[in-house]
Amino acid sequence: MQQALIGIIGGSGLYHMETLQNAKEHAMDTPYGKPSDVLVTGSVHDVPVAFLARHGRGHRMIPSEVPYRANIHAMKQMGVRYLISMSAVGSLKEEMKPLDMVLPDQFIDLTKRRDSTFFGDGAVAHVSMAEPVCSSVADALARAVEQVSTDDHITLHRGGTYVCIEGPQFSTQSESHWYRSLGASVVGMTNMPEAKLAREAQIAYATLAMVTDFDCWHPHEEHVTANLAIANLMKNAERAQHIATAAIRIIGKERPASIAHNALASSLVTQPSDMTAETRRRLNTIIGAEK
Ligand SMILES: CSC[C@H]1O[C@H](OP(=O)(O)O)[C@H](O)[C@@H]1O
Ligand SMILES: Nc1ncnc2[nH]cnc12
Repeated sequence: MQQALIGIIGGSGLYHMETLQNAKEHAMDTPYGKPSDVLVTGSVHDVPVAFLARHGRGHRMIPSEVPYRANIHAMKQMGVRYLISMSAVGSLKEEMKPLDMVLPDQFIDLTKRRDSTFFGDGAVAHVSMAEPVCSSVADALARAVEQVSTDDHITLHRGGTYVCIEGPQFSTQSESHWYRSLGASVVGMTNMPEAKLAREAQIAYATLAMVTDFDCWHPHEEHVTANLAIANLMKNAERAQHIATAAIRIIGKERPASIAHNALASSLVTQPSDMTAETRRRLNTIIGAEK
C-alpha cells in the first residue's frame, strides 16, 4: 500500500517537518541497512508524505556516513514517487548570496567513498544522469517559493550546478577557485549519490538549496565555518518548511509525469530471469523483479 506520495529529506538544520499531520514514526530496514533515522509519515494538505532527517535527528552523521542507499530504498518502500531534498550549500557565484535559494539542475560528483548504486552482484543497469533533476518537481518548488515570497521576499536562482564534495572538511581555496572555473554555482556534501540513487529507484528528485556562505573563494567575505553555515540556515529554516508545504500541495494536486518514473525502461541490462534469486529478492523493491 502506498503510504507516501512525496518524500522530504531534511538536511542540516531541518530535522522535523512541522506541518505534518497525524505523524507516525517508522523504524525501517532495507537490504542496504537502516536509514539515517525513522521515517515520519503523515499528511500535508491531505497529501501523504514521508519525512527523513538526512543526518539523523540531532545531526549525528557526517556526509560520508549517511546511508544514502538505505534512505532512498526506505522512501521507495513507502511508495514515494517525488522526492524533495533540502540542503545547505556554499555559493560559488557573487550573485548567489547567503539566504538566497537555488534550484540546481546539474551536479558534479566529486565524492570518493560512497556506495552509489543499487546494482552490482549479478544485476547491471546504467541509468541516464544527463538531466539529474526532475524539472516538474523543481518547477513546483519555484512556484512554492513564489507563493511564500509574497509576504517575505526570497531571492531564488533557477538552475545551476551543485558540486558535491566528500567532506566533512570544507574545501581549500584552490579547490573553491577550481569549482568556480568549472562554472559551478554551489557546493555541498550530500546530493551525490542521493540524486543518482533516486534516479535508479525511478523517483523524481529535486533539491532546494539554501545558500549559507561564500565557501572560501571570495576576497571580501568570511570563509565558511559550520557555525556560520548553521546560523544562516536557521534563519531560513521556517521559510524552508513553508516552501516544502506549498510544493507538496502543488505536486499532490498535479502528480506530474517525470522522466525519472521510467528511468529503468531503457537502462536495465540484465534481465531479471538472468539474475540469481537472491539478487532478484534484493532488488525487488527497486525493479519489481519478483512480479
Ligand atoms: C553544517 S554545514 C555542512 C553540511 O550542510 C550540508 O548538508 P545538507 O545537504 O544535508 O544540508 C552540507 O552538504 C554539509 O553536510
Ligand atoms: N561551503 C560549503 N561547502 C560544502 N558544504 C556546505 N554546506 C554549506 N556550505 C558549504
